[in-house]
Amino acid sequence: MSDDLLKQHRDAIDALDLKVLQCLNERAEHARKIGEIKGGGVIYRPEREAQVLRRIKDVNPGPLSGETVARLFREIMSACLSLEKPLTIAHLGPSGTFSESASVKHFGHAANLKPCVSIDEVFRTAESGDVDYAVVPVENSTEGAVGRTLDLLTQTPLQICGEVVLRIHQHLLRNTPSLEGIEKVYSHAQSLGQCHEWLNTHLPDVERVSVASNAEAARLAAADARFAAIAGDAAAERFNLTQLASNIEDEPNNTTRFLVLGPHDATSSGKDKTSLVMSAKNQPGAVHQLLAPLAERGVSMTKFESRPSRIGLWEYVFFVDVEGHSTDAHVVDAIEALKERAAFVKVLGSYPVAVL
Ligand SMILES: O=C(O)C(=O)C[C@]1(C(=O)O)C=C[C@@H](O)C=C1
Repeated sequence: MSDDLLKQHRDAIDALDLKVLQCLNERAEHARKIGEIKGGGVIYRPEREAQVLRRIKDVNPGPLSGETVARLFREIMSACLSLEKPLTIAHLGPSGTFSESASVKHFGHAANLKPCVSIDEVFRTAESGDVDYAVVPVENSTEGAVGRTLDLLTQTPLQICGEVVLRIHQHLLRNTPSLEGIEKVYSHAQSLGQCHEWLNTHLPDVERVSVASNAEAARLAAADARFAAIAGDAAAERFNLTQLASNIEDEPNNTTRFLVLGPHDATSSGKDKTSLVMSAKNQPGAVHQLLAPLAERGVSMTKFESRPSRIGLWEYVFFVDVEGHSTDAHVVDAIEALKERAAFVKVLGSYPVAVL
């Protein structure tokens, strides 16, 4: 390419950058005005954010991919929202966990993060109003449900207002670039489970030790060359560790789903989910009878999970996700019918299906 041609393209980029800059600030000005109209009301509007991101993906002509433009607009909205009111998000810490990555993926980099020591503390912090929203893991494609989150959901006054789906890549991390002489591998129990086969093949005789978080495992590995950790990119970066082996999760589509909790749920975005928890009366065929109103009204179930109720021996509660919003006529109808049949029903919230 000639120098002339290069200069022409760079001049064009310089001119476009000024336009982009002007558009960004005009957009931010509108967001600020919207903030004034909202007054002291709810600033974060998950349904509107989902609609903005879906539209951008739909109308995107390329060559940038839909995923890429959606990520860029995620950050633009994050910055615009912070002009209206900076948000603080509680998540399972310490810094470097997948919960932190999920929080950033959903709220963008302008949000302030508050790492908490346990899932219980994440709930407590959000319930006390110390933070605006919380992000908690709820299920992993390899390891299944996160029981503590499900248990706390049944009791909390918080509502689910969003979901985040995160691809989980696990790496073997150490502070020295060799697989020789590793005495222990630290990680969170879920992550050790996700890499079970890899560990059996590559480090069969090394002791596996579960700790409170992957970030804690990375911290231990950073402090002592005898130890390795299994953790993700964020922890590797934070503790400056070498990736001795990358993407060691047994299941190639290893994915964790997180819930966003807050004092309100979301209004309808046009493509939503509703989460419910209920218990069946203790009699034969009760679960089948309980769920029949959903099928009869054409409400699709996207998740069904049972959990001991912790009240009576061999009694269970059921976590059910359905397609649609709790204000959609057929969902309203189905919930009414469920209430007649179930011993207990709680609507945990309606929220947009994850876009990113
Ligand atoms: O539309 C709004 O309610 C806004 O506040 C604007 C905006 C945006 O930047 O598009 C910002 C924050 C909200 O969560 C949703 C959208």
